[in-house]
Amino acid sequence: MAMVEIRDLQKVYDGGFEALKSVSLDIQEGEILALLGPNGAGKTTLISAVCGITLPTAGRIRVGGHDVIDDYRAARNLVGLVPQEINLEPFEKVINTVRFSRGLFGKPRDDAFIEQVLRKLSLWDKKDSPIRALSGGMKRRVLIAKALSHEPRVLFLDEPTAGVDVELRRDMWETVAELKRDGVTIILTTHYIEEAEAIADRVGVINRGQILLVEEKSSLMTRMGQKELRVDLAEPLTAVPDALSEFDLALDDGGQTLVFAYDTAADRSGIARLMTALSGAGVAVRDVHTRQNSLEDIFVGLVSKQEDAA
Ligand SMILES: Nc1ncnc2c1ncn2[C@@H]1O[C@H](COP(=O)(O)OP(=O)(O)OP(=O)(O)O)[C@@H](O)[C@H]1O
Repeated sequence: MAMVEIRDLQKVYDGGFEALKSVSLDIQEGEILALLGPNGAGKTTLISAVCGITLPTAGRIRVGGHDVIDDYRAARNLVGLVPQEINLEPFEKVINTVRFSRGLFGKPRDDAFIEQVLRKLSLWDKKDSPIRALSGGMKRRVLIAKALSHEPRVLFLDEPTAGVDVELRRDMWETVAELKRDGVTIILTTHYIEEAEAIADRVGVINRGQILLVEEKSSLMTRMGQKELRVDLAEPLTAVPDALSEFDLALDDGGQTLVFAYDTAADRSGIARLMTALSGAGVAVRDVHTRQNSLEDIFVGLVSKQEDAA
């Protein structure tokens, strides 16, 4: 059973805006899923629906097998949410803020657990500081501590590193990796492709309220490992010559360019053999250049394809 099950989720806001269009997604226990999407894609709406903050227009969501509407309390108890906005009480001490969050979930006071959470987030020596005395990065950590205070099994992080400096971003990634080691299921939204590359097990791309792709990061990385050699021809071709059929070739630019896809991880790319074969087949070459696919290309390509179709 998936830890989070989202089926045909639709959200139409008052005023008629359709922020989610039939989203279905399964999130497995213990995985880190990064949801990548531009501004306004529907990421926060999706998270809010799972956390029971936004009421879906249609569809069904289960967390740990509990329906988020019919069985709200059981589902909500399993979920921790780190919101995008910093919404902390400035004069409250760090430790009280975190204790209070635990209490809101009806959990008995457990100072040993709160200490463990604060230590994990390097907040223990700040436990008696008022929130307003903390740096922005530390405040974000307090948001995570609050979200973890009631021992959730699933943690949603809504753009955890927006506006955070590079060093702190790396710290945050390490924290997320540690939570995963503790068995917490993590869903984070981000604009940063490098963030998805750094920590996710799976990457989902969302745009205009639709999931365009969900794929293991490792298979995306394999695709990213694909490079293209583009061979500009002296004379255009109408078809790839039979003599070159052993190569993975396609024609582009109206037959003016031969595109050869090869794997950067392979021992031999086949480029030298291709060049020999081209000359053997009497195909004259004007220029060659290479192009690397990145996660960014895949992302931009998917999003722009959808924009074109709209
Ligand atoms: N309460 C609301 N009423 C009407 N429209 C809303 C409401 N909340 C969000 N929207 C719209 O729904 C769309 C999706 O918003 P959402 O906040 O889910 O996107 P997002 O992917 O989280 O974006 P960002 O990366 O900018 O946070 C946006 O066009 C937004 O303007």
